Amino acid sequence: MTSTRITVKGERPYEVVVGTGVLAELPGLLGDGVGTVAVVHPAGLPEIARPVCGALSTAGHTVVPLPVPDGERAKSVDVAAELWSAFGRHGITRTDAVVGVGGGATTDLAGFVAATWLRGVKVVQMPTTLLGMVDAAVGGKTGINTPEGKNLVGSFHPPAGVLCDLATLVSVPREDYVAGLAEIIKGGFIADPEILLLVEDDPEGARTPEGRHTRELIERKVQVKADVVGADLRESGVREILNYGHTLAHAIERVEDYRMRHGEAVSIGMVYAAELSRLAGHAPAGLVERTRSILASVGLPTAYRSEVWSQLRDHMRVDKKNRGARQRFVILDEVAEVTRLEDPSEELLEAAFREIAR
Ligand SMILES: NC(=O)c1ccc[n+]([C@@H]2O[C@H](COP(=O)([O-])OP(=O)(O)OC[C@H]3O[C@@H](n4cnc5c(N)ncnc54)[C@H](O)[C@@H]3O)[C@@H](O)[C@H]2O)c1
Ligand SMILES: O=C(O)C(=O)C[C@@H](O)[C@H](O)[C@H](O)COP(=O)(O)O
Ligand SMILES: [Zn+2]
Repeated sequence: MTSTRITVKGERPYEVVVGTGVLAELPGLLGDGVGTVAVVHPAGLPEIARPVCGALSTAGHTVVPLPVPDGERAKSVDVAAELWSAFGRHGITRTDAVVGVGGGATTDLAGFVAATWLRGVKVVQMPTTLLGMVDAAVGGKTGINTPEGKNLVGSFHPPAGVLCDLATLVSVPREDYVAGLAEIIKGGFIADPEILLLVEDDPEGARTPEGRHTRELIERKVQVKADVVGADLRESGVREILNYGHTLAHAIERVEDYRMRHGEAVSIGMVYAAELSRLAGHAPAGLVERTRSILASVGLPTAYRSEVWSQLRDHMRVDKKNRGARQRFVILDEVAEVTRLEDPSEELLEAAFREIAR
């Protein structure tokens, strides 16, 4: 099947290329005039980085492979500092580039060091997980965690291109693959109802790279993200809708010390946001039911430990959507009808949590 190209508009438009066996597209996405390429990849996945380094070498680039810790452990200031040192040692200049190869954690880190080195060098993202392809690697939000919370340090730094080679998905562990479905389903609730219908039509298939609707699901979610970030890169308005479910999700990840997958936390966070939407008088009960049932149908969690509410509440206070002491939530009136809940009462926030607590 041929590759699909989805354009992300904005100051510097770029393409997200989706297809199988599309590595040959990498030099084209990097563009002319690039010398050395630093390839940031998880240390545990050399087999994924090797062909990328080979393709870059063949295209005439000097290649610097830079292995980083696996998954979320890569998103720390210590790892970022190690990469800055490596960039210095290898003499990375503004005519050089970074390629991030791996899951969303790796592309978040690679994007962040590219954004900050010399105040910004070119980055091409090569996501190798479902979540990376449909969300993390698209849109230019880069970042690392601090002890105080998730993604608290970062920058908006759009990539020069995103290459999604669907062949890489076959080795992704099933739990990590399914976690990516949470962000696809999020795209259905905030913008594209067809996504929900496709998952509901074949939930078992949605759990695998070989599913009947897999490619359409990926392309539809990339399109949702491209439309939103093309209109509002810096999250001054509409981009906030991509944060649906994330206020509680990030607090859960912090409480779990990042041992729960991001997509799993987003799944629970979406049920919470749906309950909040209902209890605030916005969404009908049917929307909450549909949220629970579609997430459960693909094997995602929909409830969370009841005893940690006060810890979660503390972490929710550092959410980026807050304005001073005013907490703000992305909620729904209906599928694809997104609004905001400003400064909800403590009682309302806790009542919604009781609905998802186990
Ligand atoms: N920047 C954004 O807009 C944005 C959007 C959504 C999520 N995120 C971030 O993305 C991260 C989650 O991404 P994720 O779900 O990809 O998790 P991840 O990066 O931790 O990857 C999950 C696991 O899969 C492994 N892996 C990656 N590719 C593989 C492959 N092809 N075969 C086998 N194993 C492979 C990884 O090494 C890791 O162990 C979180 O840090 C989240 O905050 C960022
Ligand atoms: O791209 C965005 O904007 C998003 O909010 C997408 C989210 O899925 C993603 O997890 C993002 O990293 C969260 O951003 P944050 O600013 O809340 O840290
Ligand atoms: Zn997310």
